[in-house]
Amino acid sequence: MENILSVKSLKHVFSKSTAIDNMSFEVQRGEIFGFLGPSGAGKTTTIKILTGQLHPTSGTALLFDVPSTQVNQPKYLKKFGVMTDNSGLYNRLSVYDNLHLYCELYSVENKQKRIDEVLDMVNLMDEKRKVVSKLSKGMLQRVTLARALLHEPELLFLDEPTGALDPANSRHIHHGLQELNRRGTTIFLTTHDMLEAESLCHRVAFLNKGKVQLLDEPSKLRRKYSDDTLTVELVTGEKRILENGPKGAQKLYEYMSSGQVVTLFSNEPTLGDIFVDVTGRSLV
Ligand SMILES: Nc1ncnc2c1ncn2[C@@H]1O[C@H](COP(=O)(O)OP(=O)(O)OP(=O)(O)O)[C@@H](O)[C@H]1O
Repeated sequence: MENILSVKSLKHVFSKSTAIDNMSFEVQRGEIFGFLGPSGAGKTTTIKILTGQLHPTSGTALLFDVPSTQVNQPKYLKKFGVMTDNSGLYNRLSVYDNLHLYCELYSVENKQKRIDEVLDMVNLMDEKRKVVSKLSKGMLQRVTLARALLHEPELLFLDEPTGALDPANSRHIHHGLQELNRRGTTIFLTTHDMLEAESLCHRVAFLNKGKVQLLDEPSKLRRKYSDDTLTVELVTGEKRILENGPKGAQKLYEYMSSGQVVTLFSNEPTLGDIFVDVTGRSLV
């Protein structure tokens, strides 16, 4: 599998505090990669380094085999998109005019068609002619996302893409991102929303105090940290924990053959549980 992004021994120090500490990981072309960590873990600093907005103190990050310190050159800018909370939108212009300006900057073809496509994807068609200064925080976040998508980048960086959104809009954006990914865009997203990570990401990295502490597929992590038990809820309202083995199977057979089982579920931990287990910290 080809790596689109490769980070080696990356470190960043702000005056005296270390924000990124000896970080190494790779992102494969075509995946949705989740970068999970609590506030202050170093997520935004990492995105800033990867997109050339900040130079690391030491170590390297390569995007498309190019050092991150050089990706701000025009020939590379078209290959990736970034959505962070510093929106950089023109407040006095409409949503459409902002996106149109960006299309010109990035030489996007069929501008009107493309603008409509991205507005549909972020559920903002009705706000197309609205002035940006009159948008809500969630709408602003969606315009910023639309702008990052306009030029159909190969690699998309999203810093908490649904942080300010209600559940319906989050779902809409998730579907849009999955569709974009199916069409070939690699997505690197930061979040502290575990459910978002579980539903969207092919692999997740747990970030704590500037270090990557764990990296794998969500389902593999859940299995690895599972205690291998099942819970059975009985008609009496009681819950019984059963081991995954002959004794558990015998018990389950007894409960089921006498019609006592209401529901049965696995006791796999959530990504949030695993994060607490590994780092001793909660994600929020
Ligand atoms: N410009 C800066 N100057 C000094 N310290 C900074 C600066 N930017 C970030 N930091 C520090 O670096 C560390 C990592 O911050 P960063 O913004 O990368 O975290 P984060 O994981 O994105 O947090 P959040 O989820 O709250 O956005 C924090 O301790 C933060 O205080």
